[in-house]
Amino acid sequence: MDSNPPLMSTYKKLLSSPLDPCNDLGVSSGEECQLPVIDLELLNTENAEFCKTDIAVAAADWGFFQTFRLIATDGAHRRPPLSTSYHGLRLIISQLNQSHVSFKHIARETIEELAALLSKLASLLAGILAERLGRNAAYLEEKCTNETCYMRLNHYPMCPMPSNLFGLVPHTDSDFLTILVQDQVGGLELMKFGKWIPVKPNPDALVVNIGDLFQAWSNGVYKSVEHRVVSSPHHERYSVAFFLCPSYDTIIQSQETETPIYRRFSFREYRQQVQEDVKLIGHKVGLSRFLA
Ligand SMILES: O=C(O)CCC(=O)C(=O)O
Ligand SMILES: [Fe+2]
Repeated sequence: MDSNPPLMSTYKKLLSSPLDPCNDLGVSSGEECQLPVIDLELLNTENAEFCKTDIAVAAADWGFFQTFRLIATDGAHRRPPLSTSYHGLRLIISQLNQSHVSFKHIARETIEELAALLSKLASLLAGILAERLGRNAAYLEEKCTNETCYMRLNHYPMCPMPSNLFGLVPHTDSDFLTILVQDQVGGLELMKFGKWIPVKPNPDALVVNIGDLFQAWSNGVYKSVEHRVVSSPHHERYSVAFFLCPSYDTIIQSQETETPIYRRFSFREYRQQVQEDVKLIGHKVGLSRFLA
């Protein structure tokens, strides 16, 4: 049994090779990066606590990580981290990677199975992140339900002049956390060290990112990081994103023992403010509108 927390090796490497800080022009650095990788199977071993720490560290430092071996373990002799069907996920991943297959051809049951799996994974991760803050994980579980979460199927057509057009403009997500299933085309980039870092597609992993609500609820410990999608001139791209959202009446506030960075707000207020900003000034302002 590997006694080292696996992320630490990946993570140390990332920390010990600081990226070029000169490039602050907002253009892609071109180097694809390997996000922190979390092996979820460790949650079933004596290294579970290391694994949970890795998740929290990645959420705090990167706001982004990949969950690994979620897919590969199903059907094997070991128990998969989530006791649910992985059929929908495997099917989606293989279908997203076949060219000329659009969402229209994916069966409704497959989409539903995928939503059920991503929903379980999102609750599991949110629970771990809440627990690491010393907060009540049941609060998130109770507020984020099948009625309030949603899944989006994204199709990015190929674009002959991608440098002038984004598949998806730079943004942060207005939720607790997002889980992304993507094909092998690539194009997702995140802002780190003041520049855009492409996220290398990994067929065995899902990408997880922290949203604005977790950043506020954690009083700035977990980071909601700006990301965008750059279109490819040669390939269309497909992805599926699951958003862990609470009901509109949910109150987002940091722990009473802390000096709050953000004022207390409801998810309804947050959504309304985002919509208003987009309408009036053309873009989302986000959490900086809610400073204490
Ligand atoms: O398609 C992607 O890679 C990212 C999607 C995304 O950021 C979103 O839907 O909010
Ligand atoms: Fe996003």
